Amino acid sequence: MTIKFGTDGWRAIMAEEFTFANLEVVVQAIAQYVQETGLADRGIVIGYDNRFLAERFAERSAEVLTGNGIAIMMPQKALPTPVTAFAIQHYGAAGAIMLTASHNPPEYNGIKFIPEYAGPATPEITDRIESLVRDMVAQREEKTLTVSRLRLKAAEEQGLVKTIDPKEAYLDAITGLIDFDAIKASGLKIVIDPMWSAGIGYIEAALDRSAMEYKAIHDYRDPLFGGIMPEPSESVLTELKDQVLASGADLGLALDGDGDRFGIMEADGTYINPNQVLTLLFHHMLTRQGKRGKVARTVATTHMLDRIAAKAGLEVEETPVGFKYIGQSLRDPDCLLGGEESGGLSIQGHLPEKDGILACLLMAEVKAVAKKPLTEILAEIAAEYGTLISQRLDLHTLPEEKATILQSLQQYSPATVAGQTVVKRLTVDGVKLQLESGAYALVRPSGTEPLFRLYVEANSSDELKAIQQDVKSALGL
Ligand SMILES: O=P(O)(O)OC[C@H]1O[C@H](O)[C@H](O)[C@@H](O)[C@@H]1O
Repeated sequence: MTIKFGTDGWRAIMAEEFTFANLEVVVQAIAQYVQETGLADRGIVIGYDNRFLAERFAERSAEVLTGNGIAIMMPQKALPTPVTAFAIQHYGAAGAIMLTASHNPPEYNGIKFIPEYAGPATPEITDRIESLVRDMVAQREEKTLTVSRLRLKAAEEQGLVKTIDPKEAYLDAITGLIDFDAIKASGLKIVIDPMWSAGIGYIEAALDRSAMEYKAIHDYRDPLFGGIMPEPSESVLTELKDQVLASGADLGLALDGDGDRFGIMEADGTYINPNQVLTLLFHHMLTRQGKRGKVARTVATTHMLDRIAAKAGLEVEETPVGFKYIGQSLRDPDCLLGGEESGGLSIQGHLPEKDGILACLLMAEVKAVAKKPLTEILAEIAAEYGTLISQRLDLHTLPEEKATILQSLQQYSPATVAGQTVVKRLTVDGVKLQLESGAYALVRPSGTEPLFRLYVEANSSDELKAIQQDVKSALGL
């Protein structure tokens, strides 16, 4: 059995590979890693989402950590990933274990480790944990592995268990980052769709604090996620759209399964994609909040951020895909905003971890302050900076084709694409070709799914289609 412990930790199907026995091995490896860091005395937070058996998996993780002499801090109900990360800072912990499979189908579960800086683990950290897991799996096969476990009752008696409830402190923290007065004054009618996730009750509680009215759907635990995936993308948010339209609401706000990603919908049912959300937010921070600072985006994220930054004389940091890189940029206090096309963002003064709750509330602020639809603000931005349309295609290939495509990709260095001269070829992550028109094409193998992603951003939909066509046929995708 191989347990791959990447950026988002380890995810697998419950009962098949995600078993109590395998979880114990992974947690034992994390316990050893935490001891190696010298921070073990600070204890570990255990967060979990709303999936099947979540509390039982959390309890088993607690038994292994305390069995290794590490104190644990555990809530009595599900915590969104950003709130688990916040709890690390709030309680001064050595890190956190988060039990979640994010937006994966209901039969999955997963575990990730968030280090003491409260953002995604860097590859160095996950590599070390993965190598410890490998050693322990081998030892288990040789029957030499000892997983230390302490029954929870005994751990409690030894003072190794602390029950935590970081919700109010988290809400206090984000209250300082969001203009709730403006949201309240706007009287916006909001529909919230936490998608049965660990994020249930957070946006609601933040709006309750401002005595605002809202309507929430899918706001109870359902380990089967209503038969859909807890993924806040346009094609999945059909019920939110119906509710926004039927109730005449001004805004729809959605979260993914562990509350770290967002889905935003305008009053007319238009889905505002993450690139547009980042554009709106960066523009708002500069023009309405009067802030200045650099912006960090992945290589696959909109260059509209570059155009806005260039005009304001600000720097852009371009990273490989993955919030683990954006999180590192956000640890620099000069970084105003960090985000990525796949729906993650955080801001200066907050955690270096993606936070869907914060993102949703910030979009309410943007709309409340501008007093106009987000689509209208986007049209104004386009009038000032030019139009940019982006689209990502997820291209499935046969396993036996992957190596050949990767090889062609390495050598892929055309002089022109769709009749445009290539002005720059970047290999930060996959191959990115920047064209003379300001458009770009990026092809990279996904790190989380068995497919290639083609990202194109162009000045018009015709240009976008022509670039997609050219790249796909050149690479046989
Ligand atoms: O495009 P991929 O390599 O599959 O990654 C897609 C996404 O996967 C995870 O959700 C990471 O947390 C994100 O940071 C990343 O953007």
